[in-house]
Amino acid sequence: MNLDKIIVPLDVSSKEDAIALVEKLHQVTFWKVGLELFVSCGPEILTFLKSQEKRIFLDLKFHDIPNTVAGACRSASRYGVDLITLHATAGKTAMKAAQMAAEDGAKEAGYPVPKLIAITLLTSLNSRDLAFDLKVPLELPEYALSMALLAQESGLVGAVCSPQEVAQLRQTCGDEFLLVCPGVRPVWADKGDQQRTFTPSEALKAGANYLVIGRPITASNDPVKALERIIEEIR
Ligand SMILES: O=c1ccn([C@@H]2O[C@H](COP(=O)(O)O)[C@@H](O)[C@H]2O)c(=O)[nH]1
Repeated sequence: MNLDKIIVPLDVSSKEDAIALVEKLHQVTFWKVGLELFVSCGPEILTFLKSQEKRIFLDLKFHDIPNTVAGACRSASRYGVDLITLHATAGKTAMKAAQMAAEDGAKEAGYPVPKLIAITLLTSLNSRDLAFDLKVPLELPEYALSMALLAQESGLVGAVCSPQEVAQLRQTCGDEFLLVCPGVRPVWADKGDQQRTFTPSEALKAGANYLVIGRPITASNDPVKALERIIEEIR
């Protein structure tokens, strides 16, 4: 039950390393394929994960003009993936076009329509980055919420947010809105480049549907033990 809520990113640079990780953590049912692996080995990794009956989160964070984002979502939907990310800052027209294109792509390939979820604000950014580097004149929680609402108004079913904002997004966007949270760190794990973190149990209590937990598991000397420790802590 708790394992179903954990998505593990395959942040490795080769298909061989990815397969080795999937085999080592055979109990994990939901895997995330991001930029590093997809740029390195392309859709072959998706075919492998499908052959293992794993669920797939294709996290390529599309961000471009509407026609291009829609084309990318149409193509991605032909692989039978479960979740796809795009940036909310691509805008309403792009998100609406992406949703329609994903429906077309999945239909053409005979797969269920993947869930399109919008990046609100990367979990590696903090309030200072938002105000001083990105020059956004809103408080960080208000900005994250406004991006989630924009995604919802555009017809997307969910968003990616930091666990620190999840309670507010859950309250405003409702129970049906899918909230996927990276930036999750057990107390014993390094934060690395993640700035807005909660522990796994805090994130779930706040209302996250799924937790994306990578390096605390995959960079550990014993990934199986690290995963078991996290599941035990959530319990
Ligand atoms: O805002 C975001 C969006 C996506 N990610 C991705 O999640 C994982 C997190 O990995 P960790 O090793 O647990 O930090 C990674 O693949 C990111 O690309 C994110 O961190 N923040």
